[in-house]
Amino acid sequence: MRPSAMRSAAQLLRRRSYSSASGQPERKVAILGAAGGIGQPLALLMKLNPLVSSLSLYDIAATPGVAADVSHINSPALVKGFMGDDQLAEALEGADLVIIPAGVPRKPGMTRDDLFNINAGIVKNLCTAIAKYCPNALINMISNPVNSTVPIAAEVFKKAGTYDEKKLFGVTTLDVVRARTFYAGKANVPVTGVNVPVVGGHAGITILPLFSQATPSTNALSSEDIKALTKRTQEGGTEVVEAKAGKGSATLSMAYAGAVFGDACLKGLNGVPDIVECSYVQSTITELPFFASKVRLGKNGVEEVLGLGELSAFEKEGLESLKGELKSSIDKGIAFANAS
Ligand SMILES: NC(=O)C1=CN([C@@H]2O[C@H](COP(=O)(O)OP(=O)(O)OC[C@H]3O[C@@H](n4cnc5c(N)ncnc54)[C@H](O)[C@@H]3O)[C@@H](O)[C@H]2O)C=CC1
Ligand SMILES: O=C([O-])CC(=O)C(=O)O
Repeated sequence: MRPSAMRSAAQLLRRRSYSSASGQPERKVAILGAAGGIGQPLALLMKLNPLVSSLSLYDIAATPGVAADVSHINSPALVKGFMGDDQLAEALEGADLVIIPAGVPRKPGMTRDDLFNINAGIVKNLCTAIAKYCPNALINMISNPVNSTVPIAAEVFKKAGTYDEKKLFGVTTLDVVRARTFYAGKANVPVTGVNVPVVGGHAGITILPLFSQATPSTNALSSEDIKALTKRTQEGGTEVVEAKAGKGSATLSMAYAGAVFGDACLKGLNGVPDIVECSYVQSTITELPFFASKVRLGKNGVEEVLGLGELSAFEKEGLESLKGELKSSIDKGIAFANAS
């Protein structure tokens, strides 16, 4: 191609990838599991996000209705529904961000790991398609057990030769959302200004909120209060599962958390500086290959995995006691992905 022709092709590509209305880069977001309890309100929230220009709603059932409904909202994102295996390729092609809440939720008495047998296969198949149709997309994994589904995704991408550890995220934002809410309530401070890092993983004791680093700091909480807040954050999912009494797990708060994290990923992609969120990612900050911690997001996904900072004695103890369970969940995911 002549240099002038190459220049105009490059200009055309640049023009194509920028929305004329907002000056923001055009971004396609795909939600897999979009007709579910999380998927529907998440679709609504992503439709409201001005950074989204194209919203692709995929599920094995019911997406035409969800897509028709959400598409009537007068915000810029163009909504399309896709249903079934035959339409998965089109749902994914060109996606910048794929959010995955596909799979079964818990019922009372179950652990997240009890979902492994069904959800591991679902995640594996979806990630196989992602590797083929949008290998450069950022992945936000919501499907449980997150401690295992993220390692499964990594193995699938490695096998396909598309793995980029900067682009794979386990969504642990709901733990942060809960920790903020519970802390604000107990410390009696306005919740809007509260932040609490949550590290480790996303199940029971692997969820480790760092209340010693909570902002604004307070002297109002006793060590008993901190223990109770930690337990409530770790058991937040179970609290909802029990309250829903067989009708699923957290959906609305999860959709909110998923939308917050998805928005942060899009801002990072668009070059907005200093976007920091907690997420479960490939990590070297402990001896475990995957670990949730604060992560700086950027144009390629993870820009920097931030360290744990100073921990209280109680948090140090929590960190040591979560490692065994987290390691076995990671190993289980890796073994599953490589066995089948
Ligand atoms: N990471 C987190 O903090 C949280 C994770 N979750 C997890 O999110 C997942 C979804 O939960 P809900 O939306 O409440 O469940 P749900 O059952 O209401 O919805 C799941 C959706 O996935 C769809 N689905 C099943 N197989 C699929 C496939 N192969 N491809 C595409 N879609 C498929 C179903 O048709 C359904 O519409 C569960 O695994 C749950 O444990 C839930 C809350 C918080
Ligand atoms: O508890 C569950 O099964 C769903 C979940 O991950 C949460 O709400 O944190």
